[in-house]
Amino acid sequence: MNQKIPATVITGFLGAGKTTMIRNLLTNAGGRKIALIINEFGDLGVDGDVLKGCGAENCSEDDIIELTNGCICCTVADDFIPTMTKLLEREQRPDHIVIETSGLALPQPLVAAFNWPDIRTQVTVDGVVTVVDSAAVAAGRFADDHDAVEAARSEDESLDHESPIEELFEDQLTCADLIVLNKTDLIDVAGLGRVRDEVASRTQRKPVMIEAKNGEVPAGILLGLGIGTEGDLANRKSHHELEHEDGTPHDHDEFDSFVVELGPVADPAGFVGALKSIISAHDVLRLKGFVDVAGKPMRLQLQAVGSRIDHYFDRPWGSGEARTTRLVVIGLHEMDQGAVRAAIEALV
Ligand SMILES: Nc1nc2c(ncn2[C@@H]2O[C@H](COP(=O)(O)OP(=O)(O)OP(=O)(O)O)[C@@H](O)[C@H]2O)c(=O)[nH]1
Repeated sequence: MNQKIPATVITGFLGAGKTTMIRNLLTNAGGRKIALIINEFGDLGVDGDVLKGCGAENCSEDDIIELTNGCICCTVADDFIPTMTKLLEREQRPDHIVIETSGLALPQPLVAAFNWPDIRTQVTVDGVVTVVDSAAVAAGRFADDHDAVEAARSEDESLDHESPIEELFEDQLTCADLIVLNKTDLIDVAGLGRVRDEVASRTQRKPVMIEAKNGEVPAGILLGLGIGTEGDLANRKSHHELEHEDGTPHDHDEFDSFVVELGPVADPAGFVGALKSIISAHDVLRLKGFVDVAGKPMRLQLQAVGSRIDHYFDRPWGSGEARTTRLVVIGLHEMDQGAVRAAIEALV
């Protein structure tokens, strides 16, 4: 019988550094042929674009498959399984499969899919790697005010959840075989110690934790964990699975995303500064995309995680490519979409 192909699931909250880590992995994968399955929340395909642009020989554009019909955990049957089946039918099978979940995905249903009959005989989960934004943990982003949550629940009995961000953060940690504490460049040693403690306190399991900056983790550490995670799901139940043992499907109603499309931006520094204020004022969780800077041959890539914004010219606009500014905005459901959109549109 053929050996099973190992598949690594990379999860972690919005903006933790999953795509950055995978990009780094592709450049140091030591000749392994890697197939990538990428899933994003928000229909703009930024991650796929970033990864296809890295030109790694061991992972061509054909080997990068984007799943864009919502979070991978909700589309397992309709999207993930057929994609996997097609991938396994290819003449040239990959040595390793890497799956990047959306920042809002629960890894558990995805890992469970590896127990489906057609998949189980051919692929196994090498390990689940959860990437953590250490700076965001240090800033208390995942530690919600429990009193406030309790007060909201007592006013509205239909609220059966803790804070959705906190819950998801814990679910992603609970499923981990390896936790990467990323963005260590943004905090000091004492802060990192507190982040370790905080992360450890959020899961009953004791997965290995390593530290990284810019997702720089050697391929030899990320790949080849050899866990077979699909056989150990009983120890990794999500909040939703624990609360709804009858199998009620979960959803992502607590989060929303939309795309803003704009004309050329004349003053990129001013644009970024103003975006920062909008993000803070409306508690936008994640904003990313590409900007058409007037008069520049290069495309500006923009990545905001909370109000931290990175931006750089990543590549020239293609000759047949329409120059446009497109940004995907992700926030909690209660974010005032109309106000955020209007504020961004008013910037050009
Ligand atoms: N300072 C710093 N920035 C980082 C580090 N790792 C990633 N980033 C930046 O954080 C931003 C988000 O990184 P991504 O790799 O796109 O994060 P992601 O987890 O793939 O994000 P989603 O797909 O939206 O969930 C980018 O601007 C990265 O350059 C790090 O270690 N330090």
